Amino acid sequence: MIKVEGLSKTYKNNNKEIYALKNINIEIKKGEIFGIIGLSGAGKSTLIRCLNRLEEPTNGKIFIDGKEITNLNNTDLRETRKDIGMIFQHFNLLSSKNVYQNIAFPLELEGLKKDEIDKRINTLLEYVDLEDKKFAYPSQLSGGQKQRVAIARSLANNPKILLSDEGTSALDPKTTKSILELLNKIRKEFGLTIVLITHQMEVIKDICDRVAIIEDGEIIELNTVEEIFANPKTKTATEFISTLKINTQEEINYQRKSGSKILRLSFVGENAKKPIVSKMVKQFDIDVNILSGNINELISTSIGNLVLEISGEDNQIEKAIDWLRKENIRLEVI
Ligand SMILES: Nc1ncnc2c1ncn2[C@@H]1O[C@H](COP(=O)(O)OP(=O)(O)OP(=O)(O)O)[C@@H](O)[C@H]1O
Repeated sequence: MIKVEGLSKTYKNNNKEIYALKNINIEIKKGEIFGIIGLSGAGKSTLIRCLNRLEEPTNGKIFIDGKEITNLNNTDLRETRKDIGMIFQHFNLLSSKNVYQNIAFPLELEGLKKDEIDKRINTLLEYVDLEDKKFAYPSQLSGGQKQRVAIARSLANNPKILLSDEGTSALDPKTTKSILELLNKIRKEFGLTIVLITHQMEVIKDICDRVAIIEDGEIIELNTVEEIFANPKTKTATEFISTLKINTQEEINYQRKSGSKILRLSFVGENAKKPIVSKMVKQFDIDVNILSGNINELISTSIGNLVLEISGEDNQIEKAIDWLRKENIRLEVI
């Protein structure tokens, strides 16, 4: 649905060139929820804004549903943009217009008749659960309600793609969850492809199928969310994941018994259902102390993390570690 080839973006500031994006290559499938995560200044906004040419790429090509958009003239670009809805961190609603008028705006531009607009708006408001706010003004709505209006507006022209530029960053955790649930419903029911940028790993965990990690304008890691959580390759990915592992510090500071080893195990999908710990204790002459455990529910599967202290004779500990590896348990000796 979206193909980005060799995309670069350079800004000029006081005759100095700033490389915001360097040679980005991504392919995003139809119906996928694709996350882009990075720290402030990494290039996330520039990247997502290039996808609908709110920002003009310096180099490279972008294809939307097979059509190259990087060489379209303004008229064709306007037409293609109807396929791409967008939501923003600060909602971008017109404050002088009520909910109805905000959503009507793209429909009026399309030249729809009044009764068609009425019908479409009623359907959209029912979909985002805001029928009772039809004539409210943005200042009378909560952040979550404003984002629902913005989502309804972005869906007005039946787009194929929805871009979210930090769409949940201004919302509290509970409201964030409800907006993410709405986005997932939209993907499921309309088959929309969703690209979202965020600096919150929680958002990636809750809703994305795949994620790209961007740093200094480059993609440093790109994989399924499951794989990134189970086997992060870069320090940045590990740091983003660790923002979700509240117990990490206590584990490391734990006063370990002399001669014991502390292992962090991660179980993906089916492995999470096997009685690995009890089997290990039966087979090897070791003691096991559970220090912490958590389960991250991803959109496709769940990943369990378990931190164990194992003690006993050195050779028994080594054999137990070898056995875990043979059982395809991902493990790290901390
Ligand atoms: N219009 C501009 N003119 C000059 N430099 C810019 C412009 N927009 C962005 N940049 C620079 O490009 C780089 C990437 O910025 P971008 O806004 O894409 O990052 P980001 O990851 O979205 O950051 P944040 O999370 O803080 O919004 C930064 O170094 C930024 O200063």
